[in-house]
Amino acid sequence: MSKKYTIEEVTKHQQADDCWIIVHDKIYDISSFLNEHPGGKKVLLKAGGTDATRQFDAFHSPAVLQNIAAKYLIGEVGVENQEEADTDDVVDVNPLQVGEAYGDMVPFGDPMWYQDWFSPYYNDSHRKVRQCVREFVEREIMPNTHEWDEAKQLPAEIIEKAAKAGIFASVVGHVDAEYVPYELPGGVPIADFDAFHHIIVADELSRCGSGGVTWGLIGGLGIGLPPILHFGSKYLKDKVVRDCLAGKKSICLAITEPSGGSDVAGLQTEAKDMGDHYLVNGEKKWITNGTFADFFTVAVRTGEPGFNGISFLLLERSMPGIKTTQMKCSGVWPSGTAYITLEDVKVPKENLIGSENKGFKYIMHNFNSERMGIVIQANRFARVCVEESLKYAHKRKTFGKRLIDHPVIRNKLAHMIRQVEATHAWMESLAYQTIHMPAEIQAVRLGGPIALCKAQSTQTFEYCAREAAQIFGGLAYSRGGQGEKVERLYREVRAFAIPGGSEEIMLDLGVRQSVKVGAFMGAKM
Ligand code: HEM
Repeated sequence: MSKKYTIEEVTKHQQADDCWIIVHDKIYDISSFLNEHPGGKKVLLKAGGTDATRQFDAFHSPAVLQNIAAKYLIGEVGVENQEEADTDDVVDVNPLQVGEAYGDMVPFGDPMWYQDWFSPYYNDSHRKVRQCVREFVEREIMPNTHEWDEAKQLPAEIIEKAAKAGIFASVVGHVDAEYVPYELPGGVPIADFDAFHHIIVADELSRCGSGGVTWGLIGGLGIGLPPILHFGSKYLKDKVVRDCLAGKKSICLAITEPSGGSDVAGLQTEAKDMGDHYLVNGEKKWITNGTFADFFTVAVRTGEPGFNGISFLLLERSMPGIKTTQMKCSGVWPSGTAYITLEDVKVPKENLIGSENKGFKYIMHNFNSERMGIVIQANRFARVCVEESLKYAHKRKTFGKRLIDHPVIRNKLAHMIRQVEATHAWMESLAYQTIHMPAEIQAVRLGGPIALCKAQSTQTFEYCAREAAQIFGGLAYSRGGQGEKVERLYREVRAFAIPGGSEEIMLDLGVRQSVKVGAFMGAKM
């Protein structure tokens, strides 16, 4: 138990060589920090000996308490040896509460089912996963996100920790139990892990407000491993799956090329059949995790031009002729976005994933889950913008009123909220279909709506990042500090709106595909 001091005791420490402050009932001896304080020495001295919670909250993000102030913590406000009040018999009944509430209850800061609303989609096993991943993110990721983003890379330990927390095995779809190295979050058996557990993991991870961190952890894995899981030989699975899920190796998906992104059928990287091996030549661009990946799931041309001449090969970093260079992008910095050159890379025939010239089918198979992953992340990022804005609007005052008391700010928040909640509800409905609809017709029936929902989520994200940046003003124009998440997310919008099918392609495909399905179902149009 930490040492307790009365408020009177604290007031005695307000000199430059002996300066204490109270923040949220904790007492900090900041004498040795005065000269280092980025906000200046004088403001601290002025607050010396007092409860500075209000001023502290006005100028800092909560991470400052955890990351910097913790070193100066000496105790808490209270009276030594006083018995703790016995609160057991005080039953705090909130007459508005209808169900279990989870999280800090900032309105719309979490999905409605967290905030005690009823939902048909979730049960106790989902709640366990939520608790596990939330604790992991708050303990291991949140305090470091800004530092990792600035460093443009993740430390090796977090990869290992995420794997041990079962996060990697929970974001790649179905995996045979023999390849799963660690228990899944919440101890949920692999056979019971459904689309809603998956949503929770990706959504909770995204609370860190950094696409660079989520992609640095699961960006390559979530799209690079599934082609092997679904179509790879036992040889390839044995080589790759367990090590990637254990965080010992990493994998990425390399489809996009300098000359074309969403136009997959036009890809040019060539794999020439040399009898016992393929000879691969070409370039890949904007490859998430490509900078540090050990394995590359690469789309190559093995046959005729167009859709029917594409195959997937597994390339390994140890193969001569592979060069990766980290690209300078506007966002998602720690995710190691790479430009990759493949020059006369000899790839053994057993590294062919599935069958020759069936690659386009495999790419399509991947797309729906990749797009759902983007929807989950983009919408949580939009929600982070809502949450941050709501919190900030309660502390920042302009023209004598808090931002939240200005109708123009409430109007901004309202438009952000309605889009986030609509997107979330659509995303959940789509996830429910993936559980119940026969797998073989999902690509056709869900392809259109998922494409539209992807565009919906990234436009929501873009809208919310913009509005949050306006609410935060100058704080969202500088990196770090209170506007840290908003500034970063604003830079990261394009990383979600362009890959996995650009908004333009998604909107067009969504309508075309849905019209085709409608016609097939006998729609009278
Ligand atoms: C343990 C106590 C404190 C610590 C560890 C601390 C740390 C920091 C840090 C790291 C920054 C840079 C901005 C950021 O990262 O958020 C900062 C800025 C600042 N701090 Fe503190 N601080 C403390 C207490 C206070 C108090 C009590 C006040 C006011 C009475 C204050 C006023 C400011 C101001 C005005 C800025 C500049 C904000 C800006 O750039 O917009 N700080 N502080």
